[in-house]
Amino acid sequence: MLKLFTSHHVASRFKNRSAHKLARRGFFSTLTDSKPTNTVSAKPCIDDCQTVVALPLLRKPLIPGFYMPLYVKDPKVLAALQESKSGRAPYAGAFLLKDDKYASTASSSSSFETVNILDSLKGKESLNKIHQVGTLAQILSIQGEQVILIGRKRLQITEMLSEDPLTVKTHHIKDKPYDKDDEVIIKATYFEVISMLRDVLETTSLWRDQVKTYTQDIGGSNYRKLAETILQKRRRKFTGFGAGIFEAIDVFYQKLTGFGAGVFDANDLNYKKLADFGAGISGANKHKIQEVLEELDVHKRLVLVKKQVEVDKIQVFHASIFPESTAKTVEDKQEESGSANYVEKTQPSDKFRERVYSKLILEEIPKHVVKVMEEKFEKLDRGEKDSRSTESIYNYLDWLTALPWGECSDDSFDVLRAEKILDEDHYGLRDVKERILEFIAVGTLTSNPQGRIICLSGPPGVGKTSIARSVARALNRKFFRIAVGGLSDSAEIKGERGIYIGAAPGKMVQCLKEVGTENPLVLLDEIDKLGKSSRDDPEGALLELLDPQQNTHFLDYFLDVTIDLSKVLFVCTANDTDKISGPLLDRMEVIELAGYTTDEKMHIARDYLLKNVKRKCGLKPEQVDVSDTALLSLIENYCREAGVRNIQKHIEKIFRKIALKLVRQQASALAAMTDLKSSETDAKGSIELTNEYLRLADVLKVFEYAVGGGPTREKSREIALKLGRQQASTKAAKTDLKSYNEYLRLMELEYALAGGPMSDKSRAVPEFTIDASNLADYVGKPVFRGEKIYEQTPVGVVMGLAWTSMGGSTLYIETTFVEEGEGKGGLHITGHLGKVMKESAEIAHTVARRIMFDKDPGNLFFANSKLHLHVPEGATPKDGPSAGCTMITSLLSLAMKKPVRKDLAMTGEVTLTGRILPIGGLKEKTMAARRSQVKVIIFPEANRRDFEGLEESVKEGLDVHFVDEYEQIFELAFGHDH
Ligand SMILES: Nc1ncnc2c1ncn2[C@@H]1O[C@H](COP(=O)(O)OP(=O)(O)OP(=O)(O)O)[C@@H](O)[C@H]1O
Repeated sequence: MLKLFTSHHVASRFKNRSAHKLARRGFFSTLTDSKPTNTVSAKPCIDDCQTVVALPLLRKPLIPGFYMPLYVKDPKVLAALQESKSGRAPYAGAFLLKDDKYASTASSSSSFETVNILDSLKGKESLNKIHQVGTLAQILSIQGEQVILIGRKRLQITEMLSEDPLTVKTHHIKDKPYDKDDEVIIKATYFEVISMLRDVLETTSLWRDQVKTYTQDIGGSNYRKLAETILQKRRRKFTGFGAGIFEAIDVFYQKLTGFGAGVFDANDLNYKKLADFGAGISGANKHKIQEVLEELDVHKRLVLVKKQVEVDKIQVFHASIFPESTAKTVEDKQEESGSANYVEKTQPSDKFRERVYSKLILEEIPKHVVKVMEEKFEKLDRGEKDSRSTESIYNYLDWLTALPWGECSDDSFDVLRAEKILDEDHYGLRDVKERILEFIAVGTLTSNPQGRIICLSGPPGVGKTSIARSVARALNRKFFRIAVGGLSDSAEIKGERGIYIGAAPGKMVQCLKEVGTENPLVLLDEIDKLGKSSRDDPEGALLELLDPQQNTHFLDYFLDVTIDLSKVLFVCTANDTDKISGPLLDRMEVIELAGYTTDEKMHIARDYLLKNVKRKCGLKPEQVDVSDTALLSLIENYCREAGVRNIQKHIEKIFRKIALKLVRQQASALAAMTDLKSSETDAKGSIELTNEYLRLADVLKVFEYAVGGGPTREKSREIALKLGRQQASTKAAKTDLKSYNEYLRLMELEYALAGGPMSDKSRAVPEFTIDASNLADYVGKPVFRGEKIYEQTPVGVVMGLAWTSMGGSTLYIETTFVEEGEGKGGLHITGHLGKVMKESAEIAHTVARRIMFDKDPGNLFFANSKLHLHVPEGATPKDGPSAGCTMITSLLSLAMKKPVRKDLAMTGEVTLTGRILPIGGLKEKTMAARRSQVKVIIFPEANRRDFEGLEESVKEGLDVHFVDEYEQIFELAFGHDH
C-alpha cells in the first residue's frame, strides 16, 4: 500500500503560498550520471540500478536534472526509501499517474483524502495506473516525511516484483542516436528554443528559481565563475532576477557556440539538456511533459518543447499586457494542468526560502538547522501580533540563512605557488616561510591543512598580519581578521543570548557571513592581550573556537544552533607568547619572527614599502626619489625598533608632504595659467587698439589734407610719437605672448593640470629627491641623536641587553656611591624595576661583595658604602633576571674605580654562587647590540647554539664570548687593558 504525498500535499500541508512554491519547484540541475559534482554525489552503481521502489506522481513527471520534494506518509515506502538511500543504490523510480482524476481530486481535496485515493491503488492495479516510462530518481535527502529527489535517467518498467511497497524491475532507456547530417536542423530548433526562452524570461520573473539554480550548477566551478562574471557585468544594466535568467540562457547559448570550449561537450549534451530544461520549467500540461519524457528522438523532443515554450511565450506576453485578466486565466490553467508556475504571491519568508533552496544547499545544511529554519519560516509567515518579535525573527533568519552552508573556496596546496606568493609579499623571513611551506606541504599530502594552529609571534611591525594574509592568498582562502586584543566579553565571540531586536551573533558567525565560504583563514590578532573581566572569561570561548575536538559543533548563542567550524584555518598573532595561557598555547605551533637587521630593513624599505606607499599616496614612481642614504638615516636615526611599521609611517609622512607640495604646485600653475590667459587677452586688446589708432591716424591725415591746410608740423610729430609708442607696445605684447608660450612649454601645464604625459626631458629628472640632507624637512629632527648615551662608559656604568615585546634593546645599569660609614653598606634601587629584577639586584650586590672579598680581602667598600643602582629610562617598567651579570659588573666597576672596556654589552642571569644561566630573545638582543654599535658581547654558554643558528648578517663582525661563570666576565670586562 502506498501512502504518498506529492508536491501538491506540501502545499496543502504548509497552507501558505510559499510552501506551495517550494513544493512545486522543480529544481533543475545539470548533474550527469557520469560526472557528479561536489554538491550532490551520485553513487557509482547507477547503471546497475534496475530494481526500484515505484513512486506514483500526481502532478508532473520528474524530468532528469530537476529536483522534486515529496511527502511520503506510508511508513513502508519510507522505510524502503531509507534503506535504498543508505545502501549502494540510493534510487527510486518516479512515474506519473495516468488518470487526471487523482490530480484534480487531490488539488481540491485535503491531503488526507488524497492518501485514501492512493491507498486504493494496490499492487497490479497501481501498476496499471502509472505511465510505464518514468525517471530513475536519486534520493538526495529524507527528513521526516519529506523526501527530496533528483531526476537522473529515463526508465521503462519491465515487470512488477512486489506489491507492497510497489517494487518494479526496469530498464534504462537511451536516446536514439541522431544522424550527424541532421545536426543543422537540430541546431536551428535549439536556437529557436533558446531565443524563445530568452523572450519569455526577459518579460517575466517566472521560473527565476529554476534558472537561478541552473545557473549556479552549470557544469562545475569554471562555468559558475563565468556565469557569475557575466551576471555581475550585466547586473549594472539590468536589475532584478530577469537579468539573471537572461544570462543563464546566454551561458547555454555560449556553450553551444563553443565559447569556453574544453569545459563542455558541445555536440551532444546541450540539445538533450535544453529540451529537458525547457520541459521542466514550462507550464505545460503534465501529459505534454510526459510526452517529452517518452520521446527518445532528441530533435522531436526539442520540437515538442518548442511548442510548449511558444504557448508560454504567448501567455507571458498576454499577462504583461492584461495582468488582471490573465491572472485568472492562468489560475484556471493551473487547475487543469496541475502547474503552479504562474502564481507569484509572496510571503515574508520567501526571501529566506529562496536563499536556502535556490542555492541547492539544502543537503549541506545540517538537519537540526533545517528544522529550526522551517519553524522560523512558519512563525514569520504566521505573523506575530507583536511587530518587534516579527522583526527579531526576520533579523535572526537573515543571519541563519546567509551563512555559507557547503560553500568552500578550492584549497590550493601548491607549494611552489605558495613560495612565490610569500616571496612576492615579503623580503627575508627565510625560516618563517620555510615553516609555513612545511605546513602547506602537509596539506598537500593530507588534503587538509587543519590540525595545529599557527601562532606567529614577534614584536610589532615585523609582518605577522601580512604573512597571514599571504598564507590565505597562497591557499586560495578568504581572509578575515578578528582583533581579540582587549576583548573581555565572550559574547563578542559567542554572540548574544536570545533573539531580541539589536541582538547579534558573535564575530565568528559575522566572519562566515562576510566571507561567504566555510573555509576562510581567520586571523586572531593579538591573542596574548586577551582581556578578562570579573564576570566573564573570553578564553573559554576561544578554546571552543580553536579546539578541533570542540569546533565541529560550535554554539553561537544568538543562532542557538551548533555550526561546524572544522574547515576554518585559524592563525594567531602575539607579541609575547609568555602571556598566552597554557591550554591555548598548547594548541598552537609557534613561529617566531624576531625582527630585522639594518640590512634587511633597507631591502624591505626600498623594495616593498617605498613602492606600496607611493602607490597608496597616488604618486607616480618617477615623481619622487628617496635615496639609500635617506633610508639608512631613517632606519638608524628615527626607527630603531625591530619591526618596519615605523619606517612605513615615516615614508608615508614624506609622501604625504610631497603630495601636498604637488597639489599646491598644480594649483599655482593653474593660477599662473589664468593670469597668462588674461595678459594674453590684454595683449591682444592692445594690438587691436594700436591697429585702430593707426587706422584713425590715417583717417586724420587724409582729413587734414582734405581740409586743405596740409598737416601741421606739431600735429604730424604728435601723431608720429603716438604711432611709435603704439608700435612699441604692440611689440611688447607680442613678446609677452612668446614668453607665455615658453612658460607653457616649460611648466608642462597640460601635465600638471590634467595628469597628461610628460616630455622625456621632464621625466628624466624626478620632481622630488629625498636624501640625508633634506630628510629632516620631511620627518623632523632625528629621534636618536648619538648612538649611545656615553661615548666612554664611566666608572659604575655597564651596558646590558634586554628583550621586550617590542623587540630587543640596550640599556645601561648605573651604580653610584651615596655615603660611607662603618656598617653603612647597602643598596638603593630605582628605575621602575619589577620584583624579579629587584631580587636580581640584591643577588648582584651579594655576589659582587663576595668577589671583591675573594680578590681583595682588605677592601671594605661594600661593607661600608651605601650605593644607589639605577636603570634608565626611569619611566619604563622593566623586569626579568637577565641583567644580573650587568649589575654585578657595574657594582664591581664602582668598587674598583675602574671602567669596563669600550663597546661591551652583556646579558645573563647569575646565581648566588656566580653561575651564569641562559637568557631568552638572543636574536633580538644581538640585533639591538648591533644597532648601538657594540663590538663585544657576552652571552651565557648555554645560548651558544642559539647564536650559532643566527643568520650570518646578524653575527657578522661581532666579538662574542660565551661564559659559564661570572669569573670569566670579570676577566673580559676588566682584565683588558683599555
Ligand atoms: N619582510 C617583509 N617584507 C615586506 N614587507 C614587510 C615585511 N615585514 C613587514 N612588512 C610590512 O610592514 C608592515 C607592517 O606589518 P604587519 O602589520 O604585518 O606587522 P605585525 O607584525 O602584524 O604588527 P602588529 O603586531 O603590530 O600587528 C606591513 O605593511 C607589511 O607588509
